[in-house]
Amino acid sequence: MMNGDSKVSAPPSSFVSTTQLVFDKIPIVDWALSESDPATFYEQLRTAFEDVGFGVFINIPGFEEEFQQKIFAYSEQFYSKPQAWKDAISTEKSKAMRGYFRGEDVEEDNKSFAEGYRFGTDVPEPVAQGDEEIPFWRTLQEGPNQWPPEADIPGFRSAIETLFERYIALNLSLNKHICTLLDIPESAISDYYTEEPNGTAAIWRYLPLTPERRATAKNGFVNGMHEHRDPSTMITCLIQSRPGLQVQNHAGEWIDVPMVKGGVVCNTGMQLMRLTGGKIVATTHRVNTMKIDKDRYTVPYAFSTRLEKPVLPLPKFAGRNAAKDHVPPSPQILKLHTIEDPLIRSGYARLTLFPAAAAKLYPKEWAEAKEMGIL
Ligand SMILES: O=C(O)CCC(=O)C(=O)O
Ligand SMILES: [Fe+2]
Repeated sequence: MMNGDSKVSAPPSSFVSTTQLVFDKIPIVDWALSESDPATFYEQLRTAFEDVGFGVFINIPGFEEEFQQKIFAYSEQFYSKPQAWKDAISTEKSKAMRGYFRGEDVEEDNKSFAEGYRFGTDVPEPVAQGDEEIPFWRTLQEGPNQWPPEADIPGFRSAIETLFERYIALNLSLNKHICTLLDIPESAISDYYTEEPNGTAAIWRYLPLTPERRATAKNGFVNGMHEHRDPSTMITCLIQSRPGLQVQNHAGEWIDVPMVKGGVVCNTGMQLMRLTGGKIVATTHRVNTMKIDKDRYTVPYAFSTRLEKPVLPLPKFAGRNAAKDHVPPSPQILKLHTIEDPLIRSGYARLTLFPAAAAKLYPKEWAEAKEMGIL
C-alpha cells in the first residue's frame, strides 16, 4: 500500500459526525478585514473556530513574511550548533522543562523526529517551605528560561523576545474577537488568566524524511509530533517555515495546513472548547514527517489558563445544544481529560506534549501516565 496517502488512517464511517461540517481545507482569516469589513471577518473567524478549530490568519501587523524569515534564520542558526552546545542548555537542567531536547531520546512509541527548545514565562523556581514537597505540576510550570550565550548567536534572544511580545498582543486581541463573535464579556476568557498571562512556547525543528524514518511509517504517518489536542490553553498561535502540520476533520481524515506567506496558524485548545460547551471546537492535529522534505521550523505560543481554576461551560453554552460532536479524540486524549483535578491534569498534559524531555525529568510521573494509558 502507498503510505504517502494521508487518508488511509480514517476511522470507520460510524465515527463521522452528523452535526459538524466535514471540512476539507483550513480556512484563511484576513485580519485586515477586522477593521475594513467586520462582518466578513467574523464570518471567517466563525468558520475557523466553530467549524474547523484552525485558521491561517493573514495580514497581522508584526508577522510579515520578512520578520518570520528572520526568526526561521535564527532557528536554523540555533539548531546548526554542535550537539554539545545545545546540550549545554538541555531541559535536563530544568525541572520546568525549559531548554533543548531531542525527540528521539525516548523509547520507541513516543519517539519523534524533531528537536525542541522550550520557553515559558520567566519565573523563579518554586522553593519548598519546610519539608513540604512541591507538586510536579508546579515544578513543571515555574522556572527560569535557559537562553544561549549572546556572543554565540547575537540577536537571537532579542528577536525571539520580540516575537513573543507580538504573540502576546495577538493572543489578547484574538481573545477579544472571540468574545465579540460569541457575544460574551471579555472577562469570560480573561478571568482564566493570571495577571501576567502565563505564556508557553517552543522552537521546533522537524527533521526531514529519510528512508530509515520512512520505514517507521504507520498508516501514512511518521512521527514529527504525535496526534493531540492542545490541552491547557484557549488559543495557540504558530508560525511555520514549511508544510507538515495536519488537522483531523470530523470524518477522521487528515487535512494539510497550507503555507501562506506571512500567515499565522491559530487553533483552539481544549479549554476554549470546554468553556463554550463545544461551540468552538478543538481539533486533533499532528506533524507528519512524511510531508517534510527539508528541515521544518515552527514557533508555537500559547497562554496557559490559571492552573487551579477549573474551566466550566459558560451558562450560555451549558447543555448539549451547543456541543457538536465530532471525531472522538484518541483514547489517550480522552484518558487525560478524565482527570478531574485541573492541577494534576495540567501536569500530565505537559508531560504528554514533550515526551522526550518529560520521560527523563519525571520518570515517576511518566511511568504513572503510561500506566493510566495517557501516553
Ligand atoms: O509545530 C507544529 O506544527 C505543531 C505544534 C503543536 O501542535 C503544538 O505545539 O501544540
Ligand atoms: Fe498542538
